[in-house]
Amino acid sequence: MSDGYMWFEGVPFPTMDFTPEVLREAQESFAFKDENVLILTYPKSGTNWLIEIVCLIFSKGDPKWIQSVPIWDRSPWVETEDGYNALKDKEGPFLISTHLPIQLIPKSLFNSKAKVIYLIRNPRVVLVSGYFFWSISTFVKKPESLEQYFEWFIKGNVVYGSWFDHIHGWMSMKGKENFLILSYEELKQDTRSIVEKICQFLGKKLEPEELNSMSNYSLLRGQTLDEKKGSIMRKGSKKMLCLPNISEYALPSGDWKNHFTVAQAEAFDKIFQDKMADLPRELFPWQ
Ligand SMILES: Nc1ncnc2c1ncn2[C@@H]1O[C@H](COP(=O)(O)OS(=O)(=O)O)[C@@H](OP(=O)(O)O)[C@H]1O
Repeated sequence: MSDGYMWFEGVPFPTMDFTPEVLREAQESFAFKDENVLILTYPKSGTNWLIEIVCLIFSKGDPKWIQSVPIWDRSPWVETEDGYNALKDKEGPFLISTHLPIQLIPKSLFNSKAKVIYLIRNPRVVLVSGYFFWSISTFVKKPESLEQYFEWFIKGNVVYGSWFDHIHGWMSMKGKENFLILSYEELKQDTRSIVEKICQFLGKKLEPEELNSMSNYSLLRGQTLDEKKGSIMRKGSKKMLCLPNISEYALPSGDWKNHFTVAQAEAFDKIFQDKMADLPRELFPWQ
């Protein structure tokens, strides 16, 4: 913990709400059920957006659930102490969130038909988003500059480890019928079609106009983020908490260009090509 992370099996985690005991117990003992839906992302890839969409699909577009129950209770995190305790004895179909790399996910996932939605995002934007988010957090090692965070990110010395390893690990599930891969960029570009795709995957029917308002981490205000310096929504702030149409939440995907130097952009391109050369290009619609 002394370096600002809680390490487990070589992967850095936040220091709050994460313990090796819970991570180990979840990995060994948590029982995924066929009726569960797992929302899976690397941090800062649009998790909250996806959770709200899936919750709205489950509630047939009725916003009451998302407006009255905190997001972490609607879709608890299997790897956190609070989330794991909320999930372990829960019955019935329910949502679960995780950022875990494949080697740390509860092993029962691989013997269940639980549906998994893996949302990926341009790692350059993930990097910038993570830099701003962790800079205002009180529970993770704070980067001193984007330059420093860039180095950490490339080496995988950031919470949940390497983006490149996360993608490689989970892409081994590609092609399984209970594994849906989506990108933030597609979701932003054509929200309606992607929401329909999610409905189809989940076997749910929802009229697009049933989608109404959303909520997010506004309840955490003042506890874990220094909100004088920023919020989970870097750009949209409060406006994003209650917009009537999901697609209006989307952020400019080229934002990373405002933060990378030319040299960083070139270096990242090269690293991306080297590390991801074995995966089909069409998986990465931002490239
Ligand atoms: N509703 C909605 N629509 C579009 N985009 C959204 C939405 N909610 C969150 N976001 C953007 O997602 C980024 C945060 O990612 P996560 O939700 O994965 O964060 S976390 O890892 O769970 O903390 C963060 O991206 P950046 O703005 O680029 O930092 C959020 O703005």
